[in-house]
Amino acid sequence: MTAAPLEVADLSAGYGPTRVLENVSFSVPAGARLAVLGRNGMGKTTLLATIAGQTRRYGGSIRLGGTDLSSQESSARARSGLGYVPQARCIFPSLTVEENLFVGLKGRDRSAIEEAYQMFPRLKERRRNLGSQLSGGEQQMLSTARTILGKPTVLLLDEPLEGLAPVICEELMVAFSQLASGGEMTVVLVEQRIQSALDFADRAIILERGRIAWSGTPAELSAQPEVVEKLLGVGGLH
Ligand SMILES: Nc1ncnc2c1ncn2[C@@H]1O[C@H](COP(=O)(O)OP(=O)(O)OP(=O)(O)O)[C@@H](O)[C@H]1O
Repeated sequence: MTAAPLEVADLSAGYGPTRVLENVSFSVPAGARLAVLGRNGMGKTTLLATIAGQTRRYGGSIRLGGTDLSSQESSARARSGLGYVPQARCIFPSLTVEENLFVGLKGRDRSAIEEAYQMFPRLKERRRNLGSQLSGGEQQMLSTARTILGKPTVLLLDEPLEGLAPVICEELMVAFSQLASGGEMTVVLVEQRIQSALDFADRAIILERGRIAWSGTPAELSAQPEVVEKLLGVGGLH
């Protein structure tokens, strides 16, 4: 698989009658890494959920590798190459780690599970443990690994570091960088840990009440502390 570009144009979406996203447009070249930033409640999760086909879209389009996904069901989007790791870390608590990974194979040979273990050796150590017995970090690894086994060409990650210890965050960010550096995946990362997201990404957008209020490179954002303070509510980056 090679990474595919993601193009979002004039996207407006929400939940039932509640509009959250308004005319959001951006594109991510094949193999690039985009950080989506913003304070709580600004629409980051809604953006990823909309790309994945899990909200109500009012207008605009979503193209992956040139194919228009906008009217497809979420399962068809996944088959088209879209991988979505939601904030909720959806794993099956009563299945073992290995059984959870089988679910992600989607017809691939069982030997492909070794790819997941290479990426996250911790999962191999815990392969006979139930999902419910895993730590938050291990659940995140499992949730990510299961999605990766489907060989997505665009990967959406929603706050993967939430609630995790710094050492686990570092481990995850190294794994995400390895995934992105192979040129096999375009990655969109929503993250509250701004510095981790900027260290990872080559471009960033900031959402403010469902609209893109700023976009640029991590270096440009670091050089604009007034933007960081106004749109992200923090005193500066280091
Ligand atoms: N299922 C839903 N039904 C109605 N409104 C919702 C729903 N989910 C989110 N919202 C609203 O949509 C807006 C954007 O929420 P969203 O979760 O996308 O923001 P966010 O930037 O990801 O926030 P956070 O950083 O806290 O996760 C909020 O006002 C929220 O209350």
